[in-house]
Amino acid sequence: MAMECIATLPQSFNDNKTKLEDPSIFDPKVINQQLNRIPQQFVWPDHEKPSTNVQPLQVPLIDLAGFLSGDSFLVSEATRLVSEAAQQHGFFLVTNHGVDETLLSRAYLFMDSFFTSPACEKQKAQRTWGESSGYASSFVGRFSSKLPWKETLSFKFSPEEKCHSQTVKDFVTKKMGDGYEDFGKVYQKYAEAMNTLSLKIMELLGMSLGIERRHFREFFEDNQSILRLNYYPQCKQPELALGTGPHCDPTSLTILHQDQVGGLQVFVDNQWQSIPPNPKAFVVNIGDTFMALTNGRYKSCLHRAVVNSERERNTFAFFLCPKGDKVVKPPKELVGGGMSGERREYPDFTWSTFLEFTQKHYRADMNTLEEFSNWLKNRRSF
Ligand SMILES: C=C1C[C@]23C[C@H]1CC[C@H]2[C@]1(C)CCC[C@@](C)(C(=O)O)[C@H]1[C@@H]3C(=O)O
Ligand SMILES: O=C(O)CCC(=O)C(=O)O
Ligand SMILES: [Fe+2]
Repeated sequence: MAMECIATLPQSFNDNKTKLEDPSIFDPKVINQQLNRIPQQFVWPDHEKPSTNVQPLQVPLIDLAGFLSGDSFLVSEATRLVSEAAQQHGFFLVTNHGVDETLLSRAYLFMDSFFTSPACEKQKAQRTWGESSGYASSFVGRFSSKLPWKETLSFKFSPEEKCHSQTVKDFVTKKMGDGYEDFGKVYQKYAEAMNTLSLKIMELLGMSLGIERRHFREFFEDNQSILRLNYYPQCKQPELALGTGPHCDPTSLTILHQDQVGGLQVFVDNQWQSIPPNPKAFVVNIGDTFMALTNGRYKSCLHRAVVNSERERNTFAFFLCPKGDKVVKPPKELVGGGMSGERREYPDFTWSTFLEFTQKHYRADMNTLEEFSNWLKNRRSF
């Protein structure tokens, strides 16, 4: 990849008075090299600052190959563990997942080469307002405070047979140009592997809920998902910052792979608890949209990412999302078996409307689905 420019902070930045209007001038790595303390925009309020002495959360490790083998004991064990975890905090690990290790290591290599490129190289894929794909550096220009200490590169993904194009590879080629062919191929393949894995997990979730195994698999066959690369640079004052702020994922299912650094935390039993790295496993969590699809039975939980002063951290998050125009509503079996009187917890909605809400109207946090439901009701009452 051509590397002909170096990003530096404008002199005026050092007096810390420069308004960070232009998203292209902010690069946390450059800031770390040139300033002794982090800019105020990255300092989180006291009640949201990282806590010390965070203990690990016990999440079940699901053997996916065992579940898919059809062995009755392994199937019942997998569905039991998933059901318990999903009703409590929505997080579980999957191993024996079938994702190629070489693909995973190439994905990390290309990620490192991208995020260590000069800012002007990364800005070829600059994310624009309201869009969910592209490169973003700390969301400068999108938010004015509580900025996350991270850079992200996000791709839209749809299974090829539906749109006859390789959405991830095509995006990279269009935005980054020559020299990025292999880069585009790796993330196209990674997204396809995540698509395959997520549909297997949807079968597991369907069985764990006691409904048709194929119900949610078919609902998500023609998904329009998001693959996001999270790059968390070292931070000189990690006790003041957050890599990703506290939130519930608005999406349906998140399949996350994290490197060996650690930093993912989940808010369970009224305290932050860590999910330690396990290179052989993917971290899977229920999102708001799937919580609505189960009428609230499975939980979308609050989580965040903390940073550190020693090492940068890399994670891949694949956000499974239904086709934008599909109506999100729970199957009748999950609304009290269709008996009258069982309350619907959330209104019908489409993912495209919910996504637009998070991109144009509301910064996703722990109340996104509730705020979205209210916004929908107000909008529909006019
Ligand atoms: C639909 C999405 C919005 C975010 C990316 C996906 C799922 C997670 C969301 C997010 C990570 C929640 C925390 C705030 C956010 C702004 C972020 O820190 O990146 C959210 C993403 C986004 O709006 O870009
Ligand atoms: O990177 C992590 O550890 C978590 C990121 C996350 O929660 C997200 O991108 O939604
Ligand atoms: Fe998340």
